[in-house]
Amino acid sequence: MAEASAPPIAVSALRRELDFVKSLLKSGRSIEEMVAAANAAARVASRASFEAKTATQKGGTELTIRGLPTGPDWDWRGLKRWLQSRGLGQRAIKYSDKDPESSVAVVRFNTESECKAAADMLVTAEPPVRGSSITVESGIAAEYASKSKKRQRDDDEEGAGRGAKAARIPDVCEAVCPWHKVPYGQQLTDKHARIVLALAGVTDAVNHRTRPANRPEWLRAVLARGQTALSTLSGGDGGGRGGRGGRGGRGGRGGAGRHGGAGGRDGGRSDTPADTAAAAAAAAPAVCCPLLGILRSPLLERYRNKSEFTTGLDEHEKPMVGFLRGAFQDGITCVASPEPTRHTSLAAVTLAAAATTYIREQSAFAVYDKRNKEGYWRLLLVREGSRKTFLPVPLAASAAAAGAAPTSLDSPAFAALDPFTYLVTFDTPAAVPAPPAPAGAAAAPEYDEGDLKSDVDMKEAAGAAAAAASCGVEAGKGLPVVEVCEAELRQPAPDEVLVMVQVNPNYTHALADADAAARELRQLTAALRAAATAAGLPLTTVRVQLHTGVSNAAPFDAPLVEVPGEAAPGEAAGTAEAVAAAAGPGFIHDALCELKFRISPTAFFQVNSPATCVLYKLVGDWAAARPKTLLLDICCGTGTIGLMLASKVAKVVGVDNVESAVEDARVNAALNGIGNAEFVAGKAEDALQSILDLHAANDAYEDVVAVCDPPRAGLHKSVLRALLDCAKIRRLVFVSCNPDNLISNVALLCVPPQDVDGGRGRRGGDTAGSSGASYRSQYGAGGGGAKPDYFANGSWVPFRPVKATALDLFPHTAHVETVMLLER
Ligand SMILES: C[S@@+](CC[C@H](N)C(=O)[O-])C[C@H]1O[C@@H](n2cnc3c(N)ncnc32)[C@H](O)[C@@H]1O
Repeated sequence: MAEASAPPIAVSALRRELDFVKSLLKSGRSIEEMVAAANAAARVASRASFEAKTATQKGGTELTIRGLPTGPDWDWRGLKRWLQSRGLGQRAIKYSDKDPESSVAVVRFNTESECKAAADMLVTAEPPVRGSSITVESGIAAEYASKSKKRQRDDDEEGAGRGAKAARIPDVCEAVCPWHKVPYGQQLTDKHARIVLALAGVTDAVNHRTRPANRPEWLRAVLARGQTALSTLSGGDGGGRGGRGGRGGRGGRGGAGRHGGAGGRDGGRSDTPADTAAAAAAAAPAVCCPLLGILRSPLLERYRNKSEFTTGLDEHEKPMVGFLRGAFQDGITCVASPEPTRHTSLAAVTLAAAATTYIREQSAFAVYDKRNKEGYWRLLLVREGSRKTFLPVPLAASAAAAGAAPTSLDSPAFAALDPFTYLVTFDTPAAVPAPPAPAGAAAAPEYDEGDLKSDVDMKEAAGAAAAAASCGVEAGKGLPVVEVCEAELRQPAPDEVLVMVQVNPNYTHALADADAAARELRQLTAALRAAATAAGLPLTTVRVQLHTGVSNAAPFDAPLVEVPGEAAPGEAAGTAEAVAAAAGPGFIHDALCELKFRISPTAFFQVNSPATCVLYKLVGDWAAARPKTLLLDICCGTGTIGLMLASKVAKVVGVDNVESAVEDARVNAALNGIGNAEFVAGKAEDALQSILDLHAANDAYEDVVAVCDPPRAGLHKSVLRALLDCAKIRRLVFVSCNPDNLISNVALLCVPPQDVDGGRGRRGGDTAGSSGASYRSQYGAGGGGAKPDYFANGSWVPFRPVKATALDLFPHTAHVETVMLLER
């Protein structure tokens, strides 16, 4: 596949960023200190902004003028001449003359009275261009006020480089897949670098918490390597890689990114790939365990099997079903078509367009506006399921071993794939993961009794960690990707499509006329069905979600109903059977690896199915479960991970807080003929201890392996404590879609019990109080006040980080998945 061309890198901005990072590293400051310094700076900035606003309210000396001419022939000089022609002498002008499309300027006057007189005059003045109109506001325009000079300069440079406009609403791609123009290799390089930083963050967090005498072997080894890196840095290698001192590396990067992207649904973080890669490269962070590499997504284009569209108004104030072009909290309410986004499927684009046309041209009901909580149409969810699947191991071996039916491999594209080419590696031989074992050796013990009993062999881990961290790169250039296969799977056409329409039942007109509301839903559904038929899409299920909350994020138990009065062809209209037949079963099915899964509208299911197969394969390998293993699938969703591994273990117990997902999991066990899996509906923090009490003590299970796949917020501390207290759990596979919470969760699993609470506030030689407080707020251990102390009086053996791999489940966005193996 041809890649979109890369945006030119703002080299000088990058250099400044690097210098900044290096200066922090040279100062030997810890993450906590850096965070504290950044927070202090933010407080000063916030105070300044508050004072500026107060001054503006009082009168102030600045005016914002909007509606000025644009184009290369008009800049601050033109504005100055125009002001002078009206007898106004200003003190300074802020005007982004690097952006020929900017029509906003801020003018500062010497005194408040001059400013007020100028405002009075300008509101009635003839504009610089006849026929146009200008507006005058007191104070600094938000787009200038919110930016530091440096940030503005960087933005101007980047903007000039990309030909982008400053201070405008991002386009839909920037909002929801902000890396859409970044070459895929560079995306992977950055995500890899981000996980390097997260692993270094674990080192830092555990080290910060642990008294020197209690440091586990793995930490001592990692720190010893960190000292070497520091001496490299102090040796004056100014142009090369920096090093990290005894405290390990930096944690996940905070702060706003400069890459663009307004953090829409999938936008999230938007640091430039080069920024993160450069920071990782400059820091040579002390990773807590080897990062084996990053696995690419087999699919790059239109890979999502689920799309959630907002209903709102587009830039022309017309109804649109699509993506918000930024964050509502930034004041952005404009919705755009999803068509240009690289990750939305064609099926979803087709159905969003049909809904848009219906709401625009036929509906008498308004789109929902969360500012006044009025309007009916809120959200359109499209989910797709396919019977085809992706096998991330050598095809022949997998098919033979799994006895997979030929129908699951019926795409010629799959047969042509060399699965090894999906492995993206960097040129660090020791960091390259071993290729999958051949078919006959698939069960070769990566993990045996010896492993369980032996002491930690740090030599091997430290050697691999050193190799992983010493990816020989030049600062600022990023990690050299050796191989990224651009061979492209085509997204198979869906075999089942589910639509869920979310509406506001409290909309005035819906409350006043229930028949009209039912009619609207029937007509929208008919429009969706017609579009699906025309496009050859099997739209098998339609549901309506009734939701009255302010934001579209509905609770999982929000009422889900069938379309009132809809009748399936051949059914007698008006009967409940006709409605049920038309509405479909209420779920779809998707195939992952060799299993089939039922998915309800609100149950979690990974959005990139081929990449998920790679993820689950890795989790399965690392779980190294055995016939007498009890496998815990914590945050199990529809039961995917546990069911994949069920045939290898004695029993699976899964837990998830979404009842419909747990119901799906139970059905999925039956669908796949699995009889040794049990699923519990409830919060893990409420249910896990009872699950362990009930099952883990059973002598039938020789060991307990836990797989944790929490939501972005991470695991509750009581879950971590329960895992630590269960001595039978000696192997834990942690799957995380949020590197920041990976750090905090894993750190708590790795700190010795005598330190997780007692070490609070202790840090060598610095402001122990504040760093302790910052640790407590981040990691929560032993918090003060009335909060329960989840880690008190422990005598557990802490886990040690063994290895990690990053996976790209979300191409063109900043999100990245990590799998980490912990043992004890
Ligand atoms: C990242 S998903 C993983 C799901 C599943 N492992 C999979 O791969 O499909 C996280 C899951 O955690 C569940 N969840 C969120 N908070 C939870 C809690 N407090 N206790 C248990 N499950 C929770 C969500 O419902 C969701 O299914």
